[in-house]
Amino acid sequence: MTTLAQTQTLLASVVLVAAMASLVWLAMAFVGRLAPRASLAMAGANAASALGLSAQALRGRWPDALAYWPGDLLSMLGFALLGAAVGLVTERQLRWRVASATVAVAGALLLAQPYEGDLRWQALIVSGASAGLVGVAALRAWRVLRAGTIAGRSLGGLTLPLFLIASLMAARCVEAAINPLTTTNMLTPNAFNRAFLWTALGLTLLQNATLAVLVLMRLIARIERLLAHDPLTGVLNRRAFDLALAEAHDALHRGQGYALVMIDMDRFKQLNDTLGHAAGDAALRQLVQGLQPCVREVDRFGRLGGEEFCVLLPDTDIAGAALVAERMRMLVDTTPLRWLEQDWPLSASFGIAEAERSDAQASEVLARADAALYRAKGQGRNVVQA
Ligand SMILES: Nc1nc2c(ncn2[C@@H]2O[C@H](COP(=O)(O)OP(=O)(O)OP(=O)(O)O)[C@@H](O)[C@H]2O)c(=O)[nH]1
Repeated sequence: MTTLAQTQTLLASVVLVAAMASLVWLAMAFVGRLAPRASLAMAGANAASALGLSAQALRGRWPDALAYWPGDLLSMLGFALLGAAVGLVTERQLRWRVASATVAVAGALLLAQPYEGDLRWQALIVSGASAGLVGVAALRAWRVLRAGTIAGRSLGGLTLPLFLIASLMAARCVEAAINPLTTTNMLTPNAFNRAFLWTALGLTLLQNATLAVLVLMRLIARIERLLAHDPLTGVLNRRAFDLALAEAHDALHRGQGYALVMIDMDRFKQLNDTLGHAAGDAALRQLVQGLQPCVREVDRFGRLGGEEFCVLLPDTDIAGAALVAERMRMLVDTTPLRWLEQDWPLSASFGIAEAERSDAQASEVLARADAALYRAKGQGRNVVQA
């Protein structure tokens, strides 16, 4: 047996949780400066749903002009903002056009219906639009997260609460069509409303926890990126390259070979001393950018230090590495550095080595590529040596 006091308490709890969550997200946006746009969208989503639900609870006590249409509009706005926050965290894009058009069309349809007697159409429009708004956002987020673009982990499961919210709203839509007189008012004491409000309470908590985890994952991803990459050129730093090399060497014992191309810019000190350190930095960035077309998705490009780089080529033998290195050498040689309206010729020397099964450690392969590079320098530079 469901009582009015029970549905009222449940609705008040959902409103309270949403209002508290709104304050926490505001603090995240302005004080913590954590994903500020997504945090603001979540603050707005929670505030709108708290206000929308409050308006529902006050129907009959507040003037109709405030409790009905604005309340329904706020509820839909809450779901639209939730979708926007999800997009901002997962895709880093504010997708607002479809969502605002949905809210505008649904709002206009609601205005066309008089809020009198049977509110079946209003309930259908609000819950249908809300289910669509969250469902589309959940689907988009799932596509991004299952590809593991955040921190390299598969986070597809994190979208489950969003799918549940969409399903809950769809269930309300169906129930409103079947039982219009009991479900159009959430406070009507019946089993469906009690289950709906309990689920809404759980999902409000879950949806905020999910977004908080997604923001955290984004931060972890950013920190991981900073830890693994060279800030000047954007390629892997020595630590990350050594890890990639160790992994490739483990795979060697499982039958997957690899080769290394070590690259060292020629007479770089002279460039630095003549044009300045900023020009040297620009030359390093140009070298890395210029060589990108020679590097496959599976290859690993790292900066070993100073003007020395190394490319790890999985499934490649010495002949393949020689081809790649020669293509790279020609590219560097034919692209001078443009600095203060003048061209400064660039070149680089290359040492290549193929991993052998007899190499106990990756450092042995690296040492052979280094020795080959040393020979290339000895031969007058701007050459490839094996
Ligand atoms: N601009 C800039 N210079 C760097 C950076 N890291 C190292 N260097 C400079 O790179 C130069 C390397 O000089 P050397 O090791 O003598 O090499 P090189 O002049 O290229 O001579 P060869 O390799 O024999 O052709 C030094 O002057 C370093 O200060 C950097 O991040 N930016």
